[in-house]
Amino acid sequence: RRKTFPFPPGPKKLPIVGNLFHMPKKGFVWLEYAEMCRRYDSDIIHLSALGNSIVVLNSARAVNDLLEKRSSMYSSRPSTTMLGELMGWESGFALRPNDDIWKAQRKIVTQAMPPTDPKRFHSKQLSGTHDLLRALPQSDDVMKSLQTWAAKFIMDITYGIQGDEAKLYLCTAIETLNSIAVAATPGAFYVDQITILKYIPEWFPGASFKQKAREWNKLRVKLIDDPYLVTKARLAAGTATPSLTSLALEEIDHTQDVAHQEEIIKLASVTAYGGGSDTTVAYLGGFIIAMLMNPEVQTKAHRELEKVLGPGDLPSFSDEPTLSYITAIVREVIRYNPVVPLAIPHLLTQDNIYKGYFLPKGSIIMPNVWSILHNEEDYPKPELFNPSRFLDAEWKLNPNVKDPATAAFGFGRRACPGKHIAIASLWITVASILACYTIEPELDENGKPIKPKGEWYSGPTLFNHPLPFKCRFIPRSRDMEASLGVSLS
Ligand code: HEM
Repeated sequence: RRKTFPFPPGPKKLPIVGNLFHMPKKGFVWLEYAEMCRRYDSDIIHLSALGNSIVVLNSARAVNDLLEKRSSMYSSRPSTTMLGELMGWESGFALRPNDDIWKAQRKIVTQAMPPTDPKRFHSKQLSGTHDLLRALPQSDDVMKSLQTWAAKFIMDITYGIQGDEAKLYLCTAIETLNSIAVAATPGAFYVDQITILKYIPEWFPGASFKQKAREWNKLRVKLIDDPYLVTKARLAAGTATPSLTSLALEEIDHTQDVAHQEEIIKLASVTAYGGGSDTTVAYLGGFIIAMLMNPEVQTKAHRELEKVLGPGDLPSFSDEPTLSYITAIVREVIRYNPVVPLAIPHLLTQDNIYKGYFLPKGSIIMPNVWSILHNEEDYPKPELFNPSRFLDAEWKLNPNVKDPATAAFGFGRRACPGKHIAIASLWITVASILACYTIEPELDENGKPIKPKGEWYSGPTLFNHPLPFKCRFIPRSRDMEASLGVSLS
């Protein structure tokens, strides 16, 4: 088949190393892939690196044709040595190949968070958001505060562990999430390219990655076990608040192997915990930066909120249909700087032909979410942050403009199972921050506003996130203080 059908276009391959030296190594890699696709005038390109076949899909059409319509063969995951094998994350379902354990873990999450019951976690989302509102004015480093808050808030949704008690697990959780971010960075560890290195002993010069992997694996195991055991004990005592883990434990079939089912629940819970934390943080950071850079958007949002809410009222989920501009801001934040811009790579499990091109079994498939969400046809002037693009002349959501969530949360059988809960969390948080505060730039020593830079991490990463920044949250009314029960100034 390879003789009859060529590979998709791409840079010329060198003997043995293939395109190793053409692979984007730094900067925003999704932009480099988009540029490569422009250069070869194709929405599908092929590269190879040390024998690995890599296919980049740069349009909604190609992604839909392959990852959605041919999902059965495009939905596995490539193996990763450092993160998956040595640190142990391949046992969790985000990095697992398509097997029965992946299916069982995924089912646990989709049953606990079904899109058909969006209200299930509303009260937790609301109280988590109010905690954040209280914390923001004290924040010196917005991204750090968001990360601490999310680690706590998602602990409640995943395990039902709340308030100060969640602090017991925060250190492990944050260290674990940071270790994932480091290990998932392309090129961070040679062992991902030269897998044979995984066999060298820890004491061997240059093998410090093995020690790191061992320590990070320990953290993973601690994060899997500790909160899980608390939830299990609470459920037995009848004191558990509903959470992903408690709901799954209630569904255990006692006529089957209980230990096996518990293992699946533990892995599903910790994977959901990992999947939901830093992604939400990066989008909220992106939202705050967007408000600093586009004050006119913030003013419009304040006007809409004033029309709908009474003085001192905080938004609730029931306000969503009347707060179209807030929904439009959330959509634009999701579109403008997608936080997982190449999704999580998929693996093709059979040889396949597409548009006359040969795509070999074992190819790593990278959907370029950023390109899809910055495509001029769907989103004219995509480089502008413009929430109004989602509204019609009557200020209602325009159904003809594609909701960016259709791409930002991935595709086919691997699409994010936390999508609905994540969008709801973003919506209530964005609405509440804007209802409560005006977000303003930090002041310099002379009391003058410092022009916000709005910088995003530009090192090699598959996870797009803002760099640390400072800003001020100015309370909009004293009535809010009464609603939240604290002094915000
Ligand atoms: C704004 C927040 C979030 C974003 C942007 C996001 C985005 C994504 C993306 C792009 C993928 C890869 C899909 C693919 O491979 O095609 C994914 C997978 C996943 N997400 Fe999310 N996610 C978010 C929140 C959450 C939440 C709250 C959970 C908790 C349940 C979650 C759990 C997962 C899991 C477990 C996977 C792996 C699914 C699989 O491989 O079968 N995510 N997410």
